Amino acid sequence: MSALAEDVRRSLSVATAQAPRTAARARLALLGTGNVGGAVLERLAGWVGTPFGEKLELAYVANTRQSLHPHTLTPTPLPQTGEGLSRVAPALGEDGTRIVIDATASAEVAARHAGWLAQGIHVVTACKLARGTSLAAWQVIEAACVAGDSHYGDAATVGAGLPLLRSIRELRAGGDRVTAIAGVLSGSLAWLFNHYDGLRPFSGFVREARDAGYTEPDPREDLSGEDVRRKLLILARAAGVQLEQDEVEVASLVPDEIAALPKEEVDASLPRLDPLLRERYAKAYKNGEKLRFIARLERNADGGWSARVGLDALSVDHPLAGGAGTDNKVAIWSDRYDDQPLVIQGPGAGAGVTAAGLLDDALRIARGWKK
Ligand SMILES: NC(=O)C1=CN([C@@H]2O[C@H](COP(=O)(O)OP(=O)(O)OC[C@H]3O[C@@H](n4cnc5c(N)ncnc54)[C@H](OP(=O)(O)O)[C@@H]3O)[C@@H](O)[C@H]2O)C=CC1
Ligand SMILES: N[C@@H](CC=O)C(=O)O
Repeated sequence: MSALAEDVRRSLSVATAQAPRTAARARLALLGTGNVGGAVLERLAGWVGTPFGEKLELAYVANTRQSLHPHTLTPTPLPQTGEGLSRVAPALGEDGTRIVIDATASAEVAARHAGWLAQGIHVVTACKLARGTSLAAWQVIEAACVAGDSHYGDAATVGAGLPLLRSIRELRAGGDRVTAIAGVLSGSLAWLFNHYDGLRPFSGFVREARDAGYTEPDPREDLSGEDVRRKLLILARAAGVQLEQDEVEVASLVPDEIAALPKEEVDASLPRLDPLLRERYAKAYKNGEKLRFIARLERNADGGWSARVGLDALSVDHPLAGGAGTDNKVAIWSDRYDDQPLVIQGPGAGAGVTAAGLLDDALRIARGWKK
């Protein structure tokens, strides 16, 4: 039996997987069986025989290599990704509540979101590449939701499911305008700067964060600030600020010569980051400061917006300097929170919390998208 079939079998009792389809259950297609997708399978397995399990039925699972229908547990090799993706909608059937869960970091999968939404298939995603890139791509998703009367579950795209997007949307629904957002939006960078001590090489900590599943599949996405740029764009757009990608100023930690390398050569190049980070750390340490990778969105006096992302040295008692592990810490200012901001803090990376965020959205759709 293939690794994918073993994953699914370990995660779901065969009896449940072979149970007959019922209209009461929302059908799921899970794309990606890595850190996050694997944790989705585990959480679903824990729900077998519970009211949560009654709401959802896994109809299709795929990674880049194979696809599998849990009803038969027969894996099919996928020679080409594009071909695999065209199997997703048919596998979900024609009616009832159908949901694609995107647990990949694939631009090719993200490019399919709008098409699924437009045909009435809901999408729940941890991948930021559809709503966190160009404004045009964000607008296409919005329009597709309207056209297909479908929902886009994006809780896991920012803060790994922390109630950030939800809080911003609820503030707006209550009549507030968001005036500023500032905080730590990267779980891996939070973990790195909570652990880096200026003594052991920074590159070793990057490898640890990657092996723990906190970084993107290519850790340059985190270290360059690109992943944080995407999260800030998603938050800003949810707040009603229609920013373009190049309106976010990003100060990357990745030197050009590492940015240009093919992915397979990145690991060996990581020690080249060490002297740069040691210098930043030593300077901050001397001033009694902590390094934190901060994203900021602010309304300017002229009514425009400024957005920037980068490494800051903060005084130890600065409100954004606190937190531990992968904690994200985000302050939101709005009409009602104009003096003291609303602050949301908690783990911002990790397979378990992200999978929970994805399945929260899937359950919400299965229940009719009620709050
Ligand atoms: N890790 C975390 O803490 C968090 C991650 N996220 C997001 O979750 C997503 C997944 O992250 P993670 O699980 O860590 O990444 P992994 O690299 O562990 O897993 C990615 C999975 O996606 C699969 N995949 C890639 N392309 C395709 C495709 N075209 N069709 C089907 N499957 C595909 C891969 O297949 P194969 O196994 O064949 O390579 C792999 O199984 C990313 O977008 C990330 O930003 C969001 C919040 C937190
Ligand atoms: N790589 C990301 C994972 C979640 O989006 C991060 O470090 O925050």
